[in-house]
Amino acid sequence: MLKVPDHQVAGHTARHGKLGPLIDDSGRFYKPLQDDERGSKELAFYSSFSSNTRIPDHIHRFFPVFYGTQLLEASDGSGLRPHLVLQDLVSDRLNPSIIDIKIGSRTWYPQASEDYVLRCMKKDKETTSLSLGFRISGLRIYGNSELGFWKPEKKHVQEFTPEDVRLVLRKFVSSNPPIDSNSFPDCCFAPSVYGGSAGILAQLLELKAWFEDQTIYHFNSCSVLMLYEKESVMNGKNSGAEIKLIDFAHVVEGRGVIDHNFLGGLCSFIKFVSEILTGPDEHSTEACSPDSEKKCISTENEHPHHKSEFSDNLSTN
Ligand SMILES: O=P(O)(O)O[C@@H]1[C@@H](OP(=O)(O)O)[C@H](OP(=O)(O)O)[C@H](O)[C@H](OP(=O)(O)O)[C@H]1OP(=O)(O)O
Ligand SMILES: Nc1ncnc2c1ncn2[C@@H]1O[C@H](COP(=O)(O)OP(=O)(O)O)[C@@H](O)[C@H]1O
Repeated sequence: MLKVPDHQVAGHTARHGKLGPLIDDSGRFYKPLQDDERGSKELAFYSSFSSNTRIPDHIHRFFPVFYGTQLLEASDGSGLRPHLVLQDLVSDRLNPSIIDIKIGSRTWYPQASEDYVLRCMKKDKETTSLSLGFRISGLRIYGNSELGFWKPEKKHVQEFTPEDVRLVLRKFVSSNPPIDSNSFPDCCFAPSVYGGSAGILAQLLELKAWFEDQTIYHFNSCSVLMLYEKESVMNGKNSGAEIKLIDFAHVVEGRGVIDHNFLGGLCSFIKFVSEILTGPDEHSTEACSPDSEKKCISTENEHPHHKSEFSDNLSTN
């Protein structure tokens, strides 16, 4: 049975009779091929990438597994349409917190249409893309079982300033309620999510090392999807922290040239994550003992005014 993924945080959605991705119970994510060249470009990328022997194995793991294409009833009711069949990156997660980070100070590229370039330039200027080299495209951060997720509206996300971005990246790994503007995010979970030999920072650095070298593709307008499970960390289990690259509708050939745009944005994002791990005002050990982590989370329930700003999987985007 195909359904709309309630874990989706950005991009085109299949709600309200629109064309968007679908999932099933077998762990597959079906992304419809758009009519214009975006669909064919993304398919060409996945076909090329999955069979390219020049891509090291340890780099393949940063991409969703590609299972080919399948004709499916499109979510907008327009009938049968080819869909990319991809690994659903969150199918084995219970309540994952997710952020979609679009990398690059420019999302346009010389080969694109004039209209597309103009639209991209406007968005890049109005968001943090130009100033930081990346922007947050969408997110959902888990509060607790009662509050569900904090999932700010698309419009709000598009208005994020660099300071908002810094704050959201802290909230992502904090035990206090993500919506609470009075308490500074404690970053309790930063060491186990961002840090460590297998954490987000280590993964980003591994990806960066490949981008310092690879000249096969230019990843225009691609995103890093960053996810982990807060409940697992709280229960002393592995955080399941992971980064994956997604959205390849605008990938072009690198033709022997380093992808400076992606690399620059990635470095900037890495700096933000590193600063949370090493910043002087971060997680004090006392505030982040296992007991206080649980206490922080449960006190969310004592503030009913927070509740309305949470959405338990309800997407209005
Ligand atoms: O239509 P919109 O305004 O939602 O724009 C989409 C973008 O949403 P945004 O406004 O940047 O958050 C959307 O960005 P996200 O994936 O949401 O980051 C894409 O850029 C999409 O274009 P394409 O499919 O990559 O060519 C964009 O779609 P198109 O407008 O290019 O169809
Ligand atoms: N393979 C996947 N598994 C799980 N979620 C995905 C996957 N690919 C994309 N998503 C979700 O869908 C959103 C939009 O994906 P994207 O490929 O950027 O679509 P669009 O081309 O419409 O922008 C992402 O922000 C993410 O939440």
